[in-house]
Amino acid sequence: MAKKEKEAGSRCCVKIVNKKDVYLTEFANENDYLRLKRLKGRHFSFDASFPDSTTQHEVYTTTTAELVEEVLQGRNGSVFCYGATGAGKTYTMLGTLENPGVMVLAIKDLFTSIRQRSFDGNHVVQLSYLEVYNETVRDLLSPGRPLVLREDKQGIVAAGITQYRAYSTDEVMALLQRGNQNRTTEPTRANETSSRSHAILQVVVEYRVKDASMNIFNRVGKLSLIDLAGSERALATDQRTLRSLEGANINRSLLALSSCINALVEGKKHIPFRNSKLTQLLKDSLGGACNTVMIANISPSNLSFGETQNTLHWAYRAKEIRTKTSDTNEEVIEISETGTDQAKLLLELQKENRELRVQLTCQQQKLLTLQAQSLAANASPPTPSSVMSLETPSTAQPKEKSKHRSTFLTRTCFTPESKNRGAEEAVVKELRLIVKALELEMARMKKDHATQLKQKDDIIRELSRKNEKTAEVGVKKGVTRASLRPKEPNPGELKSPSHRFRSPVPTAKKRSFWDITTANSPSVTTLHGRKTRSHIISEPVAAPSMLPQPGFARQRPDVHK
Ligand SMILES: Nc1ncnc2c1ncn2[C@@H]1O[C@H](COP(=O)(O)OP(=O)(O)OP(=O)(O)O)[C@@H](O)[C@H]1O
Repeated sequence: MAKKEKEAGSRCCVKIVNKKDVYLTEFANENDYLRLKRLKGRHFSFDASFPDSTTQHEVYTTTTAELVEEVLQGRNGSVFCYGATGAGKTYTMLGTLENPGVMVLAIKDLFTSIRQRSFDGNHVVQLSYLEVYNETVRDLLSPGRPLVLREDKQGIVAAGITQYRAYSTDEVMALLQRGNQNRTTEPTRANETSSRSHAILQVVVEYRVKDASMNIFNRVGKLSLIDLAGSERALATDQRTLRSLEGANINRSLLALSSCINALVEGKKHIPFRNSKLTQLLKDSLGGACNTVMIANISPSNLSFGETQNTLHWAYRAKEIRTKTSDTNEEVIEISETGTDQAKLLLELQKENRELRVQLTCQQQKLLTLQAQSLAANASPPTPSSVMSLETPSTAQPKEKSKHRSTFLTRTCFTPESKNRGAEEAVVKELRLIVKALELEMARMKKDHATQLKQKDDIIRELSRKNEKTAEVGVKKGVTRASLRPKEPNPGELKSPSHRFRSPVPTAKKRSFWDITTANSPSVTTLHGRKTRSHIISEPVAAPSMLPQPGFARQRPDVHK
């Protein structure tokens, strides 16, 4: 129960039983004397329910720890917090210095597991952090123009979002702090640093390993951690203010979310993911192959009964959604098999190439032999043996060769002139023709071989280049921002968790984990006309908003005072 709620004299209307069941009690109106003792209630059952004594670590281990393990196995996971303004969504996801939340614990866990597995493969961790504010998507790590959503093979992606390659928990923490300072917040009646945007942290883990037979396995798992903006109602008197626009857009996204949940539960063919940016971004988490956890945050105060009932209703509905089972390992094998196929093909081509070269050498030898025999024929009258050898060219035996040669020498130098010159000339002519034809044939074969060899060489070169590219993918993909990384003796090495946090700066405001180092950094007062967390921290203690505040469902008039 929040301090304000206690001060307003609220009673606890929520009871958690068996770590699963939630009993919600609706007390009768104080002025309704006849029904004063009447109690109405509702019961909801969930996979897990947490009473207020639960630690952040228990919430993390029950809801998210398993997903982190699955992400390392190459499956996608999403965790999102849903609930009314001030119900504790940001506390659950980010937490405080003393009690870090799901995002922090998940990242810490992820890096611990990676460190333990680093001996058997390469891990690349990439990070992006965005917010959806007034139906525009913004990069929280390098704020600038709104981003456009587009759909590709990996699902819905924000085009041009900064992907940081992270090496340690510390680095991720620094990035999160920075991103969180850029997040749009406003003081509301229920929460001084109320998040006016939906924030999505995406961590992509790529794992690459070579097995014994030198096959390369590549697994990619994506973890999305989502802190939704609070649900609330815009009042009629507040219609033209920026706050009402924010509220309307937040409600629009959440309404779209509830429509998607309804459609998914009812098994409809068309799921209206395109109705809002938020549902577009959650498409994978809700309707795709993904392990998804929804954390519903509620206040135990009876003053928030309506909001609580609403939240529990949607969480109960969402429980029925069945996401597709993802078997990323099969995809991984597919990818690696392609790699193996290419490697096999490369080996086969190299072997074939070698054989072709041997063949070419043999043919060249034959050609030389023929040329020599042709010379012999020119210089001397043919003998039956020399004609025989011309008709059946072969890689002649050394013995035969020497025999031919001696015959040739003997005949050139010592044989007396033949009487039948006309017949000899005719034979020489014939032999010349044969030699010429053979030479032509050899030239053609040589040309063919050269072309084949060139083609094979090209294929081999292409395959080698592809293999090299595949090996480099992890390195080229990320934008490394070395300046963000603390200088370490060995930057690739993962740090121990004891280096994780920096000293807190005392603040009288909400002690969000992410606000801790803000006082040290130059404060950004506004960003595109919005207030951000850094703005709130640099201001003196915020006065309560003068704007009419959206109320909880059953607001008592004295609560405003
Ligand atoms: N379980 C908890 N234990 C201690 N404090 C909590 C807990 N949950 C919430 N709080 C405190 O309640 C206040 C409101 O919580 P938080 O900002 O997380 O709400 P929210 O649901 O994110 O609200 P909004 O939707 O407006 O952003 C914070 O000061 C937070 O520290």
